[in-house]
Amino acid sequence: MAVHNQILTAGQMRDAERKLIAAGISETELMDRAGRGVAEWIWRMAAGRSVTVLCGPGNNGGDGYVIAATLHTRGLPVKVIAPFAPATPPAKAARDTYRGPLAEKFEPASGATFVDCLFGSGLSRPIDNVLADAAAQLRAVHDIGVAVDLPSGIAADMGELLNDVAPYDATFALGAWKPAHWTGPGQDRMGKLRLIDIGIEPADSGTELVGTPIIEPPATGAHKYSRGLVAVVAGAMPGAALLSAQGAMGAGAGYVKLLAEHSHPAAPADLVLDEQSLEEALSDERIGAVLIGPGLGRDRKARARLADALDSRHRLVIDADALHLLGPETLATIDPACILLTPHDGELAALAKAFGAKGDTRLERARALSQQTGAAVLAKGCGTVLCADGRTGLFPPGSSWLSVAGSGDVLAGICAARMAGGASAYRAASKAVYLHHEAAELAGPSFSSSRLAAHVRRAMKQFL
Ligand SMILES: NC(=O)C1=CN([C@@H]2O[C@H](COP(=O)(O)OP(=O)(O)OC[C@H]3O[C@@H](n4cnc5c(N)ncnc54)[C@H](O)[C@@H]3O)[C@@H](O)[C@H]2O)[C@@H](O)CC1
Ligand SMILES: Nc1ncnc2c1ncn2[C@@H]1O[C@H](COP(=O)(O)OP(=O)(O)O)[C@@H](O)[C@H]1O
Ligand SMILES: [K+]
Repeated sequence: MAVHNQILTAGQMRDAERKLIAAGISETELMDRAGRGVAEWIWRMAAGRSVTVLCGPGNNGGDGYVIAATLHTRGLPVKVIAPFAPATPPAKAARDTYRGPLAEKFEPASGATFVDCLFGSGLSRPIDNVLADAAAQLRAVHDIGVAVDLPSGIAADMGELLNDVAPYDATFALGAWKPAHWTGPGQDRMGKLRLIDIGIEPADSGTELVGTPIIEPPATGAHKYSRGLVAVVAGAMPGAALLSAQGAMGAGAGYVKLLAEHSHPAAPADLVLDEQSLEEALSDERIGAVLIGPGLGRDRKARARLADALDSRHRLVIDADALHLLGPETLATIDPACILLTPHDGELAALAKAFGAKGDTRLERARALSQQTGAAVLAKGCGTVLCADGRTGLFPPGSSWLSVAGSGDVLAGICAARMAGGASAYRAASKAVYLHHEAAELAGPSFSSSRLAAHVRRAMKQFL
């Protein structure tokens, strides 16, 4: 059985492979499983038309020889281009099994399907430009592009693009997902993703592809406070907080209060406005979670409101403007287990700077920030990353229509609703991301953020 939610770095993958080898499964057998598994898919995709396989020097190239040999034996027109000699024993053995045409230099080759087996998880530096250009040209002259394990030029562990990489139609992950499949700038080059089972055992790598959540309906004896009271702190631009409040109402909160100095003309009747001083409003012990940041502003008043929220000792979702006001001193006396930070990349960069969290990619920065602060970090964007308590969660992609102003405000409100119900920040944020994605599917295409918020309620149905 393939382990569908396990995400392994290249190093963890090598360890997992060593375990199988120690248990008596040869490297050649593993390569065979990988190559044959992919060949099965390519056989269907090629539908009798020609296939060109580009093989590199390592085991990714070895997989390519197995794919080529399997398809050639079945009678498909196959050509291998191998600008390197195979350098590993299983790759050498695999090449010996291939009896079809093989070119040892790049040469023009057109055909229906191009299979990229140049480099996989062993890529350690940018590919030489001449080689990368030749691979891109091959990709361009074939109708279908298939990448084995990873498109060559994408780093497995963080998803950085080490070269310009053309988009593929499909990528076949071998044995287990790598982080690059689900986050990082290379993610949109993968096309459809499939996992090929080669017998890798389940193990806790600390990083998972977060699975579809289950949301419990309110218990029989539930009341509005047990379901969760969300307090949304409004600021300079109350419209943003209103979007968050609507997101929270749709995501199952029993009670949502807008803590604002005055009403907003667009506020729905069922949203309770609390006009007391913020300190007083936050002294309500029944509050399950406080959301602060959307539309807060960044001036002195905003800082004072953030200080009140931090002093309140409630569970906190901190988003948008409030993220720019945080620093090590502001969080010094707070229990970080109560906090979920929800930055987009710009906010993440500012936070990373403020807290000295190092990293070049969203994944590295989010992990470092969670480690430095002790808080849960939901680093959102295409390829959202969730980090808390040393764990990392990645997600299936959401609709690109989510790239609309206010969409993050809605997400923050959903997070607060799930946290107010008592879930850990990690679980609450996991559910929130799924709800946000599902609401986008239901509202799309080209929705406004208020339409998105209005669809959160219907999105719940998918997970009950
Ligand atoms: N680990 C496993 O459990 C399995 C791995 N398999 C395959 O093995 C691949 C990993 O194999 P390898 O570790 O041999 O790595 P690769 O085949 O990805 O290539 C690494 C080789 O290329 C060299 N290299 C790295 N970057 C280069 C660059 N920019 N320019 C030129 N040379 C470069 C390395 O020194 C090494 O010799 C996986 O992606 C997968 O396709 C499969 O055969 C199945 C089992
Ligand atoms: N291209 C994309 N694909 C998928 N999700 C996206 C994309 N762009 C943005 N999103 C999602 O939309 C939301 C945008 O949040 P944010 O940038 O904070 O917006 P705002 O500040 O306007 O509310 C995030 O949840 C993010 O993950
Ligand atoms: K590859």
